[in-house]
Amino acid sequence: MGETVENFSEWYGNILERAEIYDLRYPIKGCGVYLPYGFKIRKYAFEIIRNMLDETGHDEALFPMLIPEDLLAKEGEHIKGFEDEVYWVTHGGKTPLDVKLALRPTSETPIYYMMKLWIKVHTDLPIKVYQVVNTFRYETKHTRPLIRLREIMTFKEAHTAHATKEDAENQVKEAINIYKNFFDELGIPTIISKRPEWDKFPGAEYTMAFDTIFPDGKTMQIGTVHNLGQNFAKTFELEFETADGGKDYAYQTCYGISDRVIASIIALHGDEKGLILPPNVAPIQIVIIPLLFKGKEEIAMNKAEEVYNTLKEKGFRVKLDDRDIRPGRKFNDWELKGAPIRIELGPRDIENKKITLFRRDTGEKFQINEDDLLDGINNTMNSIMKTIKEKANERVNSFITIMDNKNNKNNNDIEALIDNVKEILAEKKGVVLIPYDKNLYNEEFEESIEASVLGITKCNGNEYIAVARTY
Ligand SMILES: Nc1ncnc2c1ncn2[C@@H]1O[C@H](COS(=O)(=O)NC(=O)[C@@H](N)CS)[C@@H](O)[C@H]1O
Repeated sequence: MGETVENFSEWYGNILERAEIYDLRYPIKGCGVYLPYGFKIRKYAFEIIRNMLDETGHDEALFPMLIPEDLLAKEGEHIKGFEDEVYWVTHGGKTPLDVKLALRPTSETPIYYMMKLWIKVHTDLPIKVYQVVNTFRYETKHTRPLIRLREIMTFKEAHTAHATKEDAENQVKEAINIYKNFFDELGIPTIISKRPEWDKFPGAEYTMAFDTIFPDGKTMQIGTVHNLGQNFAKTFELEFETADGGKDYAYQTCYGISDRVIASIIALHGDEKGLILPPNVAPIQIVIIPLLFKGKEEIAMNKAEEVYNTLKEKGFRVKLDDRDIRPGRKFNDWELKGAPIRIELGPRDIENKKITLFRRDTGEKFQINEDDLLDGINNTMNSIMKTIKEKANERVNSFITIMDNKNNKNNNDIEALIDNVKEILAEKKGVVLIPYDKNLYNEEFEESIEASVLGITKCNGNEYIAVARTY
């Protein structure tokens, strides 16, 4: 796959179309269409996060998309952060609306307005709700399919309210764990950092961010966890009676992911032939291709149907590709679409009670005994997931440069450090970890390196300032 910027973004745009994932020809910039194959990848990926949230005491709910202007503007920091990105609805038909309505850029304000009606006493807490909806942000930077959208079509936002500061802190830890497990399930390596004061979520006390590194060496923010403190609770008067009969404002958190999760699966695991999908999100996990030799078509088709039924019965997402085209065409199609396993069935194999498997991730082709079909498939699936993770970790780690304390003397000679960092970001790209030094942790330094300060990250027990070129 293209390792440099132009090949990567060309490869990425190309694959969305060729693998029939997404059609960006919709007549509004920053808006696009999930095609059925892409929609299934999205469905399976977000089933994983839904299950993780449901199993940790979250409840899925659904809030209106329209937000009255005065409600959106209630929390000063929040509206300041979003005022340039909000889409407004001003008319109902021909009738001008007396109150402008915002298309939700995110849902703190509608949700916390409702929480005020739900929270009276400490036993009403914690509340842990989430929704998977479309949100709207008038992005002025370069829009990109599934990466920087104006209609964010898969915005999973969780919002929580707690009786104590400690409970909210623990919720941030739980959310970070959930995202770690989620991205691990998808084989997406991430760097977790605490965003700098000047780049936190509008209205939050602090923001913890998950970044991954794309094949072009640029980082992509693919998830964020915000500790909102009592900022919104005070603005929305989320006041409750405490256990000891006093009064306090709720302590809140919120955490979000979006379509960038889908973009990351595509970008991190693909190769020049196309997608390489982790089995847990692959729309088709196993494709069966009967090799039809003259006069022996019957044998291959019958065995193919038998194998298909066995696998279907076991709950695999399996397809029998009986199209009347050359096997080689079928091989290419399914390698492009990233089906993890291909089964080839020819008369000779059938006679010898053998089955030929092909792994999309490594390109290995090997035979198993027909009687070992299910074990063979399960073992291969597990091995594929392991290999996909290892390869993605290798790729991402190759983009990380840790400047050791030797460079620390450079920290004092800031000019030399800046030149060093700029050179690494230009040549090797990726993320540079600079031993934490409070003199560097500011916007001037960020400007001088002509890149972004992702934040403070921990590595081998030390604190580093992580810097990178970002999407
Ligand atoms: N324009 C966009 N297109 C696609 N994904 C986006 C866009 N803007 C943000 N995201 C993704 O959405 C995640 C959450 O957005 S956010 O602004 O950081 N956080 C919130 O909105 C909070 N309410 C958490 S729910 C980000 O981490 C990023 O991965």
